[in-house]
Amino acid sequence: MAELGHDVVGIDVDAAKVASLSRGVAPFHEPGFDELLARNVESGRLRFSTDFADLAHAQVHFIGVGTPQVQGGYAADLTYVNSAVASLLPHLNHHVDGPTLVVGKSTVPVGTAATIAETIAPTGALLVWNPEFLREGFAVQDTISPDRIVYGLPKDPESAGTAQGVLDDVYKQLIAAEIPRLTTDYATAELVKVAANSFLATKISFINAMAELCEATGADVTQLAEAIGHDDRIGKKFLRAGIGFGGGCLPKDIRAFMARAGELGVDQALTFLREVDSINDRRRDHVVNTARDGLGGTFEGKKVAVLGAAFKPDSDDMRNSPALDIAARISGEGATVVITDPAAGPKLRAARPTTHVADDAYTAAAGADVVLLLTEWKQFKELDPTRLKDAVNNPWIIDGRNALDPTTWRDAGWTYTGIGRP
Ligand SMILES: NC(=O)C1=CN([C@@H]2O[C@H](COP(=O)(O)OP(=O)(O)OC[C@H]3O[C@@H](n4cnc5c(N)ncnc54)[C@H](O)[C@@H]3O)[C@@H](O)[C@H]2O)C=CC1
Ligand SMILES: O=C(O)[C@H]1O[C@H](OP(=O)(O)OP(=O)(O)OC[C@H]2O[C@@H](n3ccc(=O)[nH]c3=O)[C@H](O)[C@@H]2O)[C@H](O)[C@@H](O)[C@@H]1O
Repeated sequence: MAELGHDVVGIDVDAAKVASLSRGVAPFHEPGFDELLARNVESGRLRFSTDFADLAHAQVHFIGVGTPQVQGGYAADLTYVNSAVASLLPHLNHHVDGPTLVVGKSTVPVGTAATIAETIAPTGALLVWNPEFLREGFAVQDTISPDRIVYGLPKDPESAGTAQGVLDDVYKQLIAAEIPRLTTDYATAELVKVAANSFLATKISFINAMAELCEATGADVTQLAEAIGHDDRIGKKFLRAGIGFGGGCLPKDIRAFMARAGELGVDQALTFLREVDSINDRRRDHVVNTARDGLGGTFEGKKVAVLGAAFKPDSDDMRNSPALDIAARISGEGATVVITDPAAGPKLRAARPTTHVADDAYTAAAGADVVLLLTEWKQFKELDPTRLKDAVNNPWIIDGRNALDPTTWRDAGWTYTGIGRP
């Protein structure tokens, strides 16, 4: 937003994050982000604070706080959203030229926006629900050049027109660049977001289900994905079979969507998402079982190298990471597990001092009985199989992301096991 020329204050209750951001240091990994942050902090267009009073004179208030899964259930925890709205309330009627807008970006159960709109109504501020579609690691690119923008607007046409005008002004460069902008009611905008993530999760589980069939028949899921992907109606993207989806969003969003459908009495509409979730879990089991079987039925006394801790490359996010889950299960069964990850490694070491974290793949693989590639970082795709072979006890690699060329690795003397590949 600052890069688009706006005067921006970022508020967070986490003082350490605010301090770090104020120094121009991002508390997460995104290629190229630190430079952009530092440039805008230096220019004075971007400030950070823990004090809601610092946004009293802002005209537009974006809410992007977390909506994690509730402890012990599937539903979304709205504590943080409700608390942010409560903290905002006393500052909403201070504004200056023109109407004040609250803009919801967090991913929420359908119906949340209507409740927030009622809460803020006495202040005169208007609510727009403007779901966020960015991918971690590409947050800036996806913000400046999104596929589309969606505004969930108030029912009353006059309020809707006013709110749309203010937000159009915020996004004026994007609108000038002819990025599609769709206007809907609140419920549709909320549903667009969870529908999009559910579709993406379904695509991944679909191809992982095909991987199960390929494993049973000796077929190759990477060729299958390429062949079906040539059909434009299917498309090639999001058909990479592997250990499945993780992260802070897809898993919790499909579960919260199922929980909300249940509350609305239409749980049957989304029972397929339960299957999407199970297929996803089964891929993790598959890797653990394959490794155990290949090591003679037990992990006891074995050494396992795990390449990758983040839920995907170009991110240091380890929330619901398939890689970490697999590593933890194998370690729980008695193996010595050494993990390496170019961005998440230092965070993992700090958060879990008892976990063995190595600086690079060659060190992690020293003496390993099996190497598991679980996050397809560029650094791992470019590993030298001959050098890695010298480090290990047994040259066996399970490529949980189908990221390597099987022939190259086999030619270098490795036993190569992919996902859904012969
Ligand atoms: N991470 C992503 O790529 C995307 C996330 N989303 C959605 O955006 C929301 C946020 O996601 P993340 O950034 O991943 O979560 P996060 O948990 O990484 O960050 C949320 C931030 O909100 C702060 N916070 C909590 N309560 C607060 C309060 N009352 N006032 C001010 N700050 C508060 C937390 O300290 C934290 O820094 C979620 O609803 C998520 O589903 C949507 C699209 C992409
Ligand atoms: O709501 C959100 O938070 C975001 O969730 C995802 O973004 P993100 O979680 O950053 O990551 P993705 O690139 O979508 O990957 C998600 C997971 O799926 C896995 N994946 C992805 C693609 C694929 O073909 N196969 C596959 O297993 C990745 O390894 C990763 O674990 C969506 O892509 C974003 O559009 C959305 O805004």
